[in-house]
Amino acid sequence: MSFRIQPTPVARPNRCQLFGPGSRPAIFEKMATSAADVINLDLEDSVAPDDKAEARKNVIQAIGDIDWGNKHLSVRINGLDTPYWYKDVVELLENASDRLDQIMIPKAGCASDIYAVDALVTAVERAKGRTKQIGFEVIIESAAGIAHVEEIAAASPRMQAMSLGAADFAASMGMATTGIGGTQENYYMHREGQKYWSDPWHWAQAAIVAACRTHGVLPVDGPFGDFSDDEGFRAQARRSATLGMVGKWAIHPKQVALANEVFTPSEEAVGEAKEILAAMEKAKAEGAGATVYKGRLVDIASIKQAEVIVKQAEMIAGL
Ligand SMILES: CC(C)(COP(=O)(O)OP(=O)(O)OC[C@H]1O[C@@H](n2cnc3c(N)ncnc32)[C@H](O)[C@@H]1OP(=O)(O)O)[C@@H](O)C(=O)NCCC(=O)NCCSC(=O)C[C@H](O)C(=O)O
Ligand SMILES: [Mg+2]
Repeated sequence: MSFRIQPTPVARPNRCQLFGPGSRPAIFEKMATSAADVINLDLEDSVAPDDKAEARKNVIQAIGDIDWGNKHLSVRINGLDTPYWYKDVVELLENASDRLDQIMIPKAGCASDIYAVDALVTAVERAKGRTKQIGFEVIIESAAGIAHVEEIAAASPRMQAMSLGAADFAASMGMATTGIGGTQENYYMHREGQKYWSDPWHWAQAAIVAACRTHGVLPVDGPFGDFSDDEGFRAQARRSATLGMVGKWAIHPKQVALANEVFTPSEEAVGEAKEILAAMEKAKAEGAGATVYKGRLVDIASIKQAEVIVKQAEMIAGL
């Protein structure tokens, strides 16, 4: 048990992050009017090398021109292993309006990656007199990223969120799959003639949640590639939510409602959480630290569990 209080992440909804290529400006308005909490305009892997410069221009213009409502507006820059990333940062921060909230750093491999982007962002912010500090979100999507996940979560006061990027992660780890998230055919246990599928993303997600919760960063589940498989998306998202993640990416607009559905606590869950809080209030008034609710133990830790659900519901209700 540490005497340090676990830091609280930024209090904003992050149930769904909708992605769109920066080279496809025709969909920007649709992204802005979607029900996603976070918009990720992409300069990285959904943009072909020849389109990088044009995509930057599109994104910079759209940040200022489009009404993004109360969405958290983020731009994914290119990785630090490319020749593009420094121009992404410099051109964005020199030219984009103050509506830009965040930069997403892909393929983060160590704390120094975040330090390097922080140094550049800080210099441009100062040079241009930008008073709104840009936040950072990172993607853990390599063997190095997951090996250094905790130092990455702690790398900068700008850090707000961290996602698992299943596609690049699988490639970097040498995983024998082309699937992006979800059940993998060959990842199963076998017993008495039956297959029982297991979750190959689980350990990485758990490591991300632990690093994020230790350092006050929002843990987010990344893409689910098969956007025709709603039930597969729901199952993956429900596992992520149960593990402590706050939201999930949408790589197609039809996934937005699915993510919002899973990461918005149900009325039933909120009602039960409130009943547990009430039961514990009564127990405390009677001098007890534990009581029985619906035939099961609830104690002081149950108050904290119930508060997670109630606070999440209150934040969403306040939108
Ligand atoms: C996947 C897509 C290429 C599909 O686009 P499209 O063929 O146009 O789809 P539909 O015809 O089904 O579109 C239906 C309508 O929705 C609009 N649309 C499409 N995409 C979006 C969007 N992202 N946001 C908002 N609106 C969108 C279409 O214009 C249609 O509208 P209408 O005609 O009015 O009905 C496309 O969805 C897409 O490009 N998705 C995002 C891809 C992306 O950004 N990828 C990067 C993130 S994933 C990743 O990088 C992996 C990760 O790093 C890792 O390693 O794991
Ligand atoms: Mg990736």
